Amino acid sequence: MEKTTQLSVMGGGLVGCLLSLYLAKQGYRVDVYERRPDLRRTDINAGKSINLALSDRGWRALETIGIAEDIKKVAIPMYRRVMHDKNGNLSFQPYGQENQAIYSVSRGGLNQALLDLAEAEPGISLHFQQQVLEVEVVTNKVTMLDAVSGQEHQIQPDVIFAADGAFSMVRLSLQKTDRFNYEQSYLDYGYKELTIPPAADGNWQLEKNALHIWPRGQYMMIALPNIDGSFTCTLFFPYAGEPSFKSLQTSAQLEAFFKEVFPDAAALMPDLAQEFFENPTGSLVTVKCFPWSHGGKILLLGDAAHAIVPFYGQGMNAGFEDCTVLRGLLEQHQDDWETIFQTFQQVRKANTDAIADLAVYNFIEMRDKVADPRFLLQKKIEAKITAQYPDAWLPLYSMVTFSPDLPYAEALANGKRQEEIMRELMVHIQTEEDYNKPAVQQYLQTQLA
Ligand SMILES: Cc1cc2nc3c(=O)[nH]c(=O)nc-3n(C[C@H](O)[C@H](O)[C@H](O)COP(=O)(O)OP(=O)(O)OC[C@H]3O[C@@H](n4cnc5c(N)ncnc54)[C@H](O)[C@@H]3O)c2cc1C
Ligand SMILES: NC(=O)C1=CN([C@@H]2O[C@H](COP(=O)(O)OP(=O)(O)OC[C@H]3O[C@@H](n4cnc5c(N)ncnc54)[C@H](OP(=O)(O)O)[C@@H]3O)[C@@H](O)[C@H]2O)C=CC1
Ligand SMILES: Nc1ccccc1C(=O)C[C@H](N)C(=O)O
Repeated sequence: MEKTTQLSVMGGGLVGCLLSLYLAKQGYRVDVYERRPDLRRTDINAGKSINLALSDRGWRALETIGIAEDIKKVAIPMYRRVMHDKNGNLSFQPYGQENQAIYSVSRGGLNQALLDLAEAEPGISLHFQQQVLEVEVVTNKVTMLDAVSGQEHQIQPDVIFAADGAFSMVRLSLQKTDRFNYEQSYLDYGYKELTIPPAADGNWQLEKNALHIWPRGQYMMIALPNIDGSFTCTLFFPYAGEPSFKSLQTSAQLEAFFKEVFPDAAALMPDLAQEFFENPTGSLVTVKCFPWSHGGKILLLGDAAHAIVPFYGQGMNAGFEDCTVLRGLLEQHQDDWETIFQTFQQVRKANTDAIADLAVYNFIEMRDKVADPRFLLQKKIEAKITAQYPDAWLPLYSMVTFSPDLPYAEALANGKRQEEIMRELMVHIQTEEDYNKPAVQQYLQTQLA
């Protein structure tokens, strides 16, 4: 039965679209307001990040709206990290068990698929080029800017869902309310997207089914495959110092630098200088805030509630998981928005704080640790422990990435406990064979059996 409550979702990005589908399937009428033009009908980039790593939490959400199979057809499984050293030598680290992968998907493609589904849903109306300017939280009056006419107008939905991203305007309005906690922290690093085009025969110029990393201690470059045979590379680089975005000012400086530190990649980047100097430099921010709801009439979710740095490849996955949790609460509590929102934020906050912290940590792992042979040895030892004690040990990466039912906060807590055991164990281990040493086996037995 169609319900009369008027719901508005601010932001027609990844989370806003998915959420609107969940709401419509519960019988609500939903208006989605998106600041950008319809990306299916305009030649605009969906955003600065071209592709995204989709993993189990995200897949779970997509399965419930029946598009997981279609998306999988255009997603590229990445089974392992491939590390490139300064001489072009490669080393490898599998992400999980055989057949476990994270998937490279096009942000624009996924957003378009979700918009198509939303448009086909009778309960959903999509409004493009409508930008939220401000929300009057006492009355729920929203001031919108119509980008086509340049006119401001007001709407007054019963309930507002804010999925308007890391720089949410709805959140900005909530910041002015009493006892709203807010913190944001920027890294001293920015990111720049670059391209490795397909080979002349259309094929991928690096191993296709992998996420490539050029770890260089204080900075790094990564590359994820696209279905057209290209790779999107992202350079995570300091804003200032030596080397930095500031220190590389000319094409000659840039090319000399890339040839020295990323020689194998540089040889595959014909448009390096043009892209480097023309593409924007993105900033990297963590936003934590609370409460996420106001009077049972406004709810923040996705990046608007918890923007995290991209290094775990979990921001969208966490936003999709928000929708999964909210969907369960909608079924349980029907129109009782106050209860739904209170429960949602209580359940989610500790988990999104945990993935925010894990994401910052994963930068250090990716830019530095993966270049250390002892770190790679430790990962091999961990795989052996999992094989021997499958019920007592799962690597942290697998708990985050391949365990869609395990809350992030539990993954973090388990990971910390395992890290302590691992530290003690590695004192006795120099090679893979040392895993069978009696001291190692006895220690594991006391800790895990
Ligand atoms: C470089 C980079 C790489 C990333 N890689 C990954 C990855 O591999 N895996 C992963 O899971 N996550 C990744 N993320 C994170 C991911 O992009 C975000 O977590 C995800 O996009 C959040 O979705 P969202 O719908 O909440 O916000 P968004 O995708 O930002 O959508 C918000 C929407 O709201 C619209 N909007 C904004 N302001 C207004 C307004 N005032 N009025 C109306 N509409 C508005 C925007 O135009 C946009 O369409 C990455 C992020 C970055 C920056
Ligand atoms: N956690 C993080 O570090 C980051 C996360 N993201 C997330 O990635 C996704 C895609 O990003 P994308 O589509 O490229 O979005 P953009 O980075 O292009 O930004 C979208 C909106 O945020 C504004 N904005 C961008 N940077 C800043 C800033 N430093 N301070 C204040 N406002 C800013 C933009 O304003 P204007 O158009 O006027 O420039 C625009 O309104 C989104 O989910 C976003 O939430 C994006 C960047 C960083
Ligand atoms: N998508 C990303 C975007 C930026 C930085 C990292 C990622 C990752 O996915 C990293 C991957 N999870 C890893 O741990 O190797």
